[in-house]
Amino acid sequence: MVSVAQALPDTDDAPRTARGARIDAQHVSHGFVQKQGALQVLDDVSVQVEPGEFVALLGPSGCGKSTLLRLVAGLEAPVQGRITQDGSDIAQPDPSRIVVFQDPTLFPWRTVRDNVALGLQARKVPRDQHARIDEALKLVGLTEFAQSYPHQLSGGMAQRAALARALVNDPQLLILDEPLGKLDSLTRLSMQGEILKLWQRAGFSVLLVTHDVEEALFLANRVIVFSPRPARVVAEIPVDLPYPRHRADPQFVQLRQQALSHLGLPDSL
Ligand SMILES: Nc1ncnc2c1ncn2[C@@H]1O[C@H](COP(=O)(O)OP(=O)(O)OP(=O)(O)O)[C@@H](O)[C@H]1O
Repeated sequence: MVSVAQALPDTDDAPRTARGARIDAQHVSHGFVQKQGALQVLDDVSVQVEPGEFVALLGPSGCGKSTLLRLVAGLEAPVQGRITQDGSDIAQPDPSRIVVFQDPTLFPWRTVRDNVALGLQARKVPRDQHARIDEALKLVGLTEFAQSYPHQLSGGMAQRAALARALVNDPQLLILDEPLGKLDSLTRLSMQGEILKLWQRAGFSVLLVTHDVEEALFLANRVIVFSPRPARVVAEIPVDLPYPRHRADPQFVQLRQQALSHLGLPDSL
């Protein structure tokens, strides 16, 4: 397997903090009570993310991927099993774990800069530390749009603003729930490259949910494939390819076929 250290580029002289969280979900089962009755969503799921690792979750629609992300974020507690961050139980949301959703959910009446500042303001971080906002805006290439309003941004720019809002909190785990799902395919490809650079530069761990097999293989050190609901882990695919990856690389194509076959899909897709 390509280690995270090997994966990082030598060309970037920006300091790397390497403070990625270790996440350990052990034998997690979860479900909901709906009008129709009990709905089991996760069935004995064990997933680990090593410090600085990029892990992608793939699985059929509705199988329970976002539910697992919500549990890791601390938004809900699992019915059974245990989820820890660096050995401590995850009991509630924490700024060290930041979720970026499909919808950037920026406040329309606040400028990009003020949207990015939200987390720091909520945590009453002193103003003299707000230089981080400008750093985060620079990292996502939005410096020139700091004073713009969300309606003045393209979809990709809005999602970059949402990423900056996450980065300003200096997360140890970035939880990405289909963050590029609503973008057109060209913007999506370029944002994949940007996410890769941000991860390589910052050293946080990433847990990504995506429906896109190629996106998972382009970005992740390891891809975990879930069964249809209730989700069980059906495969763990180490992606031992150096970055940047090439979709036409025969090994990439082979991994793609492997992932599709675990999903029960034909490899002609
Ligand atoms: N709060 C909730 N209350 C009741 N049912 C829920 C709740 N959250 C999720 N579910 C149900 O749990 C199942 C799994 O949902 P989840 O969003 O985790 O799936 P997913 O794999 O992320 O789906 P998709 O890929 O389509 O986004 C679905 O059937 C959904 O209706």
